[in-house]
Amino acid sequence: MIGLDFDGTLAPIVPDPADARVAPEAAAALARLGALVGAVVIVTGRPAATAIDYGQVAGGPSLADVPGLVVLGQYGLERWEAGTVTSPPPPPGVARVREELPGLLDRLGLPRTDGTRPGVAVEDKGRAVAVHTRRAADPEGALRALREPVQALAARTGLVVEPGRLVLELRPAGMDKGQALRAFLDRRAARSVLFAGDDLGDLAAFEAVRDCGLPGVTVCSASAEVTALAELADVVVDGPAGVAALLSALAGALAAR
Ligand SMILES: O=P(O)(O)OC[C@H]1O[C@H](O[C@H]2O[C@H](CO)[C@@H](O)[C@H](O)[C@H]2O)[C@H](O)[C@@H](O)[C@@H]1O
Repeated sequence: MIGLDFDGTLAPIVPDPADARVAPEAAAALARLGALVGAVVIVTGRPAATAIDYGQVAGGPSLADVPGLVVLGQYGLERWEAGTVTSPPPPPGVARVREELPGLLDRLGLPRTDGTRPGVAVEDKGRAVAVHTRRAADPEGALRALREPVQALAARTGLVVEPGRLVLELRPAGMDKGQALRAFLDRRAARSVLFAGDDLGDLAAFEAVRDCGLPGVTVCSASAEVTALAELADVVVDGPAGVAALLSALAGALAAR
């Protein structure tokens, strides 16, 4: 079974989250692998349908063309399979975050980007809300300023904070990429597993690979922004281009057996 994160692993990191797209080489390799392995699953913080939308490739296979693909979105709360999304209702805390976040950003003196001027950006994912600082004038400083107030907002609204690459997400507790991957492996009676990721949220999936009792490989899509995964991974490759090359080599090797 092959498991993959989306942003920073299949899709290169870009300033605006709405501009992220799967690398065409990765989609093409996955389309081959889908026919050669037991299952391909994407486990992502994105809504499952967003990963599919951003996985469209002009003139080549898109993610939706990967045979048997399953997408576990919103850290495992949502599932996309064969064009259908299943998803629980949003927790009530998300509506309160939506209401309170603009005031919090104003009090902290953090302007929002309008696409041209620098600022923070709010990404509303329906079942979670993310505050991005990549486009702020001082991305690290804005992230530091946000940490405590966002933690307090999460506590007030019954949510948890998921830290990532220049982003803090407020999302429901009770699910993470490790639990999502473990459940998927069990349901599919997987015989081996490879999981590739780039960010802190992928550490739980790395742990799942290590604890599941199957032959497993963890792959870090390396970046200068997050170094914790590289220290723990079995294989380290150079970002999404390295992941695509690895998937392509794997597809070639499996096809030649
Ligand atoms: O689990 P993932 O698939 O890795 O998703 C994690 C979050 O990724 C996205 O944000 C990251 O990618 C953006 C686009 O490259 C980048 O601008 C941002 O700085 C990164 O943090 C996404 O926007 C979030 O919703 C995901 O949860």
